[in-house]
Order: sequence, then C-alpha cells, then structure tokens
Amino acid sequence: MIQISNLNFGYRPTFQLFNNLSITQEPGSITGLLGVNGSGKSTLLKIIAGLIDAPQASIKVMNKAPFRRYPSFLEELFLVPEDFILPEITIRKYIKINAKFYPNFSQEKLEEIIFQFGINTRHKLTNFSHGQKKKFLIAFALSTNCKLLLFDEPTNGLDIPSKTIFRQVLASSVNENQLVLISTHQVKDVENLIDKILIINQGKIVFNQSLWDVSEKYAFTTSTKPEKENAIYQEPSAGGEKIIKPGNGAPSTVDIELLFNAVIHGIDLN
Ligand SMILES: Nc1ncnc2c1ncn2[C@@H]1O[C@H](COP(=O)(O)OP(=O)(O)OP(=O)(O)O)[C@@H](O)[C@H]1O
Repeated sequence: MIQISNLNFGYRPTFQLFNNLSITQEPGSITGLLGVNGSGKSTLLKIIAGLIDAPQASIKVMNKAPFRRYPSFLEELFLVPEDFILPEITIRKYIKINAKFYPNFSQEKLEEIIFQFGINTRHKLTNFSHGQKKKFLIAFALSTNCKLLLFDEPTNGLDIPSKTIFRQVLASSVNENQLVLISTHQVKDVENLIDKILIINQGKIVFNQSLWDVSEKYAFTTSTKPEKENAIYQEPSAGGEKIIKPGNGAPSTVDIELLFNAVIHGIDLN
C-alpha cells in the first residue's frame, strides 16, 4: 500500500531531513510511527498524503504518485493533522458537504462514534474546543472507511476517557483491507492498539516490525539492580532497572517506550 524508496527531502537545501528513507507498508495493520521531536513524522505523513512533493524519490501510495492527487487517490485517504482549522458550520453541514467525496462513507458509523464521544451535532464546529474538534475529525476519518488513514498525534488534546474511546473505536472500526498509520509521542495512548512499530531517526526508518515478532524475540523485564550479563539494553526506572533481554520463546509484553529508547540509542533490534 505504501512503497517509498530513496526518499531524500529537506525543507532547506542546507538541511536534509530524510536521507534515502525507504518504507514498505501493507494493509491490515495499525502502525505506530514514532520518532523524537523534529524527526520528520508529520512531514512523512504529508508526503504520503500528497501534500508535499518529493520529486526525486520513488513514492507509490495505493499504486499512485501521491502528489498527483488524483480523485481516485484522495477518496481512499484521510489525514487527521495535528493542527487544523475547521469551517464555521455545523457538524451536519460539514457532513453534507464532505461525506460525498468518500464513496464508502458510513453515516451509521459516524453517528455511533459521535455518540460514543458524546459530541453535540447541533453546534458550529468553531464553537467546539480543540479536543472536541479533534474527536469529531477522528470520527469523520473513521467513517470514511478509507483504505489509508493517517493520524498525526491523534490523542493530543483528548481527555482521559476520550483516549480510551479513541482506542476502542479505532480497534473496532478498521479492517484488514485498511492501513492506519498513527504518528505519536504518547506511546501509552496507543499501547494495546498498534500492532506494528515504525521508528524514524536521523532521516531514516531504523525500525519496522510487528509487535508480535518483537514480543517473541525479546523479553521485557524489570529488576531491582542492573543486569550484569544478558541485557541487550537497560535503563534506570522507579525502583530499579527496565531491561530488554533475548527472548526465551514465550511472548513477552512489549514496553514500547523502552523499545523506542533502545532503538534511538543505536541498539539494533531488527
Ligand atoms: N513548512 C516547513 N518549513 C520549514 N521547515 C519545516 C516545515 N515543517 C517542518 N519543518 C522542519 O522539519 C523538521 C521536521 O518537522 P516535523 O514536523 O515533520 O517533525 P515531527 O517529527 O512531526 O516533530 P514533532 O514530534 O515535534 O511534532 C523540523 O526541524 C521542522 O522545524
């Protein structure tokens, strides 16, 4: 569904943000895109969505060049950006105007998610708080049933119950023909939701694996003192050490934050 090879891109000629970045992603997963501040997560989502051109790279998203922005491409992709401006119209009007661009749009699904989030459809969108607007946009995105859904920091601004509802509605409303890519720093918010992890660092994708594979290959444990042998990576935490060791065959619950820190510190967990 996403094939990017040799992506070189920078906003300024003097600073290259991506260096020969390559990714392949197939449908059927909810993938977390992780990276430190400024590593280029939002930029990558915009390139995939066709909002930024990267003419030197070979980029195919749903077998099309995103920046050409063919209608048949746009009707199968929805990006929920980190920041957005919504028009001064009611939710009902927004739906009436925008739903028709998405052939698989489900009004029923939208009403269900809006109900779960407790959104009042009579108000104008501009009268909502940022978190309320975001919940509406997430609900709309899921209701489009697009093949590719891109979420940039979707849980920023959501209250704690809404984060739980976000995980529930996302997990229950996507199917194996869709790919969901979620850029986030809030790894706790996407734990038990994502099934793949992509990590971007210093202009490249440095990690791309399913959580299931990671859970089988490695054991994530804690100890009151540092491990002298056998630790692949360890770091101090409240009350002791968090440790990654080689797995023993039994699946281990993956500590995504620890995994991320290990990869960013140059540990090869591929
Ligand atoms: N429109 C722009 N013009 C120039 N530079 C930009 C622009 N947008 C982003 N950048 C720069 O590109 C780099 C990557 O930004 P981007 O927003 O993609 O990173 P990010 O990983 O999403 O960051 P964060 O986690 O902080 O949201 C940053 O150094 C940023 O300052």
